[in-house]
Amino acid sequence: MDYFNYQGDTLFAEQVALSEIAANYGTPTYVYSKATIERHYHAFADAAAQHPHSLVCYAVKANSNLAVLNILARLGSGFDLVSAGELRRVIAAGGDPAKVVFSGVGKTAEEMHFALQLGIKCFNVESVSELHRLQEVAKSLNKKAPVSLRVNPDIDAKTHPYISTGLKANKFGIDILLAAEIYRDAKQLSHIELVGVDCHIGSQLTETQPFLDALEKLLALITQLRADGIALKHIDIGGGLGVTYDQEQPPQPSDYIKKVVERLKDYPELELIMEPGRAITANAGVLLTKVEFLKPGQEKHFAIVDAAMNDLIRPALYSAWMNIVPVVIQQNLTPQTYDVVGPVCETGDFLGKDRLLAIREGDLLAVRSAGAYGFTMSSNYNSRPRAAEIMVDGARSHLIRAREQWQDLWRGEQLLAD
Ligand SMILES: Cc1ncc(COP(=O)(O)O)c(C=O)c1O
Ligand SMILES: N[C@@H](CCCC[NH3+])C(=O)O
Repeated sequence: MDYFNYQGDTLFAEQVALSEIAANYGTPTYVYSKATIERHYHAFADAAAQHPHSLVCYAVKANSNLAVLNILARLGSGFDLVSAGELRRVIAAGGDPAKVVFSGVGKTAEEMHFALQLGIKCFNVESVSELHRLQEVAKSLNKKAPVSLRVNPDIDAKTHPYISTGLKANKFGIDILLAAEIYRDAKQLSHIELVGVDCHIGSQLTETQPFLDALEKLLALITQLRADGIALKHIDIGGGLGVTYDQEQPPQPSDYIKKVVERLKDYPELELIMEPGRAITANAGVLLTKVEFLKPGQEKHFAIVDAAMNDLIRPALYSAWMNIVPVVIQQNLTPQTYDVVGPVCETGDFLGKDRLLAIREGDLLAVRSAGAYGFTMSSNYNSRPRAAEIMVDGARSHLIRAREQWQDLWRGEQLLAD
């Protein structure tokens, strides 16, 4: 079931017409569906609940708007994060630090200090140097830091090379072949408590097998560690489940998690942690944009819209294909093929290429599946204020982030004194 549906000729988010949102809040604007976020969270959490202990830790980087985090926190979600900024967002949104896992290859001492004081669930440690820094910070606070090593299982996630993270050639995690020895050394550290093991092999995976292969490697490590007297409490399988942008047919979250739970039957004492990001928010959002100009050309026709690569960088960065649909279907227009491009001064500033659309200047378009890695990756390039964000809940729409004002563009900047 899709909460973004046409009613008559008009595209709705739940029970609100996107044309009404554009009229009320302007464009470009991100629009999210609360019911979709909730449904996707439940798909993971309910399937995982078949295991004795489990926790969904939503990956904050996918969409970190406070309202999004608050919806998830109310459902009982934990959070996977990669910076003190994300941790502060989680706290501001009412999230529970005891359900936070902290990933990332470059945690600063200040970030460790802040997270330790808050009492987070664990640090997903990605290198030996990080482990030693954490030991020092924990010692200075007279606390024990809960640690899960993020291992790199050297598995091909079969996704875009820029978003593959579990290969030896990637910067992430600790080589799984070295992990047992590092756990043994870590056990000697006075202010480290070994609580788990973690991996995250990439994003937008459309097959279950690489996840299951990684799971096997993690379980083998857990067994080996047990023999060494190190009993871990949890296994964190990361995020990475793909969504449908075009023709992809990724596994349903419930089917994927069911397989994991099945495999963990012999490990009832292990808590199962998941870190889904995209699978929860991508298809819960669209980017609403207006056609400014139609520009015919010899080789190409361009639809120049008011959203650009600074608002949604995925097409420019990964050549990602995202569906672009009219908000109001124009029955009487002949469709034409357009490159849908923004006003930014870069050739790479496109949202979609060669799209068959029946549109006029002034019409609205919706870029689908933009709820994850959309707003969070946006910037002010070309001094463009960042878009507004709206949450639809049934028949109501709520402004959850105001469009940036002109002054926001130079906040914190100073002229030189004479
Ligand atoms: C450590 C970690 N966990 C979870 C995620 C979430 O990934 P996804 O949005 O693909 O589920 C990411 C991003 O890829 C990540 O780096
Ligand atoms: N930002 C990427 C995914 C990377 C995930 C971060 N580890 C995307 O839009 O597809």
